[in-house]
Amino acid sequence: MVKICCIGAGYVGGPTMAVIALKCPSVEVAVVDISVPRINAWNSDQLPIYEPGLDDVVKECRGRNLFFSTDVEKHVSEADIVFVSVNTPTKTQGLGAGKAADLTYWESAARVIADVSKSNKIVVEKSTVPVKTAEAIEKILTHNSKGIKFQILSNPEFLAEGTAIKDLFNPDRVLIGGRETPEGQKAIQALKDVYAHWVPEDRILTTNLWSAELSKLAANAFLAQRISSVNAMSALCEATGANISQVAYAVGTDSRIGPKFLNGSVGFGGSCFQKDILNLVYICECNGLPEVAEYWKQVIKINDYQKSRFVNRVVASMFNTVSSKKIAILGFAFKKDTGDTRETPAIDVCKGLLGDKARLSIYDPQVTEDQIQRDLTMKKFDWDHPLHLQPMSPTTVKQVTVVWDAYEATKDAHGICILTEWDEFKSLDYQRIYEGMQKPAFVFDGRNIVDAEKLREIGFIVYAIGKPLDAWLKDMPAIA
Ligand SMILES: NC(=O)c1ccc[n+]([C@@H]2O[C@H](COP(=O)([O-])OP(=O)(O)OC[C@H]3O[C@@H](n4cnc5c(N)ncnc54)[C@H](O)[C@@H]3O)[C@@H](O)[C@H]2O)c1
Ligand SMILES: O=c1ccn([C@@H]2O[C@H](COP(=O)(O)OP(=O)(O)O[C@H]3O[C@H](CO)[C@@H](O)[C@H](O)[C@H]3O)[C@@H](O)[C@H]2O)c(=O)[nH]1
Repeated sequence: MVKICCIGAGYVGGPTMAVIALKCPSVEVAVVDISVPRINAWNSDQLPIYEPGLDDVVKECRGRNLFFSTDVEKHVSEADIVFVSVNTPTKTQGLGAGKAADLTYWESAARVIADVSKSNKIVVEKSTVPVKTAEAIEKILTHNSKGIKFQILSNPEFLAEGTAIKDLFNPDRVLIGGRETPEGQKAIQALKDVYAHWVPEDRILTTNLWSAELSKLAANAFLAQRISSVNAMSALCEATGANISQVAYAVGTDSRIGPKFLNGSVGFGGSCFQKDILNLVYICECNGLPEVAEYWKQVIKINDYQKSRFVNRVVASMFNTVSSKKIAILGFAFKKDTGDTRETPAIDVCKGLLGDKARLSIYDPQVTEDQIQRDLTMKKFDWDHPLHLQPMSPTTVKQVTVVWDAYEATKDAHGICILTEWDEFKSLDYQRIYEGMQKPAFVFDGRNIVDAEKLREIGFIVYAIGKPLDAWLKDMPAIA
């Protein structure tokens, strides 16, 4: 029986290994982590992450051929294939701070593999890493002087949160990069055999190591660039009376461009896009390509601009001050169908409004008060470290309350900011909400999910990203 071990039981390691276990009953899969609470949660009824469909997959395999454990050494030493799916945060200190990937966790995982291995192994990079990481890892592994042979493969993950199980069941492609030697090709084939249990052969792409590593960064850069492109257009739409949904539709019907991933928004969030582009920018700079670095940096600059533009719209619309005004925040997760708040645009928007002394009442169906308070007090990039190494939240932001109901959040509020596209926000009773609010009552739709015309009929003043402006907003001072 092939034995797989995955180091890192997070958003990627957990779901990916659960699906491998489901689809390959003949393979034994152990997912290991240094975080005791995380492993305890994987072994309980309350899984550590919310992902549609995940519960069913885990329930079917756990205890059969899927195991979660903190005994990293035992499972690594027994495995034929070791996936490494640990955090690769942005460095906060020293060389490359604010841009380069921090490979501390990766390196410590590699050292454990080197130390405890007693047989040959295939080591698979699942984490998103800088190009050429495989070379560094190879050096750590082959310096063990025990005569054990390691083959390194790059097998980046392309799943998106909220649709992880769907993406894993039916991936656009699985990418495997390896050495162009007979041993490298043999290792590629061994990993291909695992995926071939459910992924059609023509969707399993094989490349050299560096192409696989770079393709992951490139794919995220292209995706994020689409959002920044559409968001840049949304600002121009507001200035000209064009409608971003109509423009995106017209542009996306060109088959060379395609209709997906063109939704104007308050900005992209999530643990990957910003981190991976910063990483790409750093790699370009290190390779003497400042123009290329500058090009990709612009994707992040537009994203930051979009978030601050949104805050400015809110403040400018409400007579240039939100001091002591209650603002309801509907949605805090970085997208719907996840409880993940890493780099969510809600953090920047909330911080911007708090900077103008607003009082915030936040509701998200999947995010806890503790998480929101931690996010609003945590330093940039601290979120991307293993849970037990993250700072606790000793101070709470007093102007913030977190409630478990959208009606409660909006009661007596002056304005509502919709920051996550949760389906339930589309069908709220906005008439009831309007009646309970201060007047004039504002809705700022950062996700373009409400029917602005209907809300205007009720009496709301509505701002929606990239849509023709309400007469009220047109008269407000110019914003940047
Ligand atoms: N989240 C996503 O949607 C996504 C998608 C594709 C790729 N990625 C990449 O996958 C990697 C993991 O991302 P994630 O979202 O799963 O992170 P995560 O923080 O959810 O999980 C990482 C886990 O690794 C554990 N860990 C760290 N060092 C360890 C060690 N030495 N030994 C054992 N366990 C260790 C941590 O405790 C943590 O539970 C990152 O490189 C990320 O960029 C993420
Ligand atoms: O048209 C769009 C599409 C997305 N978003 C936002 O972009 C962010 C990222 O969304 P999405 O890409 O769906 O989620 P992630 O889980 O961050 O997945 C991305 O990042 C992962 C980690 O690397 C990759 O594996 C995935 O392929 C890639 O889509 C979210 O804030 C979305 O709200 C928009 O604003 N407009």
